[in-house]
Amino acid sequence: MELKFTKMQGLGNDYIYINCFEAEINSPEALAIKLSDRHFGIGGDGIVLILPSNVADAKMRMFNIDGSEGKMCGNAIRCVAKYLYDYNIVAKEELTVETLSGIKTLSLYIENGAVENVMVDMGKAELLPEKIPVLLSGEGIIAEPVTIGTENYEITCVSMGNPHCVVFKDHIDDLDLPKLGPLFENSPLFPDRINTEFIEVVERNVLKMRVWERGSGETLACGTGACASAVAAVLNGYCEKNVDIQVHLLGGMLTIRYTDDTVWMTGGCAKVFEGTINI
Ligand SMILES: N[C@H](CCC[C@H](N)C(=O)O)C(=O)O
Repeated sequence: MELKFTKMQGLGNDYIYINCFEAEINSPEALAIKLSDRHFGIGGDGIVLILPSNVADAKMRMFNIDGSEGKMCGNAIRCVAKYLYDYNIVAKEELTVETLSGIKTLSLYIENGAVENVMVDMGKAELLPEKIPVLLSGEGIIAEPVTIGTENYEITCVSMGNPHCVVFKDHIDDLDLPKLGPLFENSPLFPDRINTEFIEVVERNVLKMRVWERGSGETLACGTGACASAVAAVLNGYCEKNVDIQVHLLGGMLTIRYTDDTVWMTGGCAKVFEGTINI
């Protein structure tokens, strides 16, 4: 079967997008593993299905490189908005996308008839341990000392619909993420596994971030991770609420604003190429 796809990226967090208004995908988990392979497939951090919705302008499902389904994806949802507008599926500059973490509202910034930047209402940050989930007790996990592998860390846990563990450290460029990442991802503390962000505080309201993603490994950027990290930085006193926080990732910069009502994320999105593949 010949399958049409569009390769898109948000800050280098690249996914293979499939228009399921047209195509039906029966086993997305296996397809994610096959298409994400950077040598034998198209190559990407996973796949994203764009589907019709009864409650929003469209529905999004995202699958990691290992085939596991993520409940929310910040970089991808901006690309989904771009896809819907640029391919004239939804001709609106404010649209809604249904995800496994609820319906998100997005505002599009259009240049020369195409979407360049998108602001997303990412919803409330969840801090209750049982809602992350993380097997620690308390009202919230903030700078909690734990042992991962053989090392001691202070972790702050936040859910943006998907689970995040944030660690503040200096010199994050020197971290051996291929070694550290899986220790966090597969720690018994996290029953659903975990996305882990390592954050260097550059100055007040300016963060530098690396991320080891559940199911995909180190990526160049993680939108939900940047939101979780900005929330964690406010909770730890490094950043302020209700102001723009700059999060610098390997693939570029996201602007995050943490308010009492929600977390706002603004960033870029781009189409790389489109094509067809026999599956
Ligand atoms: N890259 C995505 C997050 C993927 C999360 C996924 N790894 C999971 O939760 O399983 C982002 O931009 O938010």
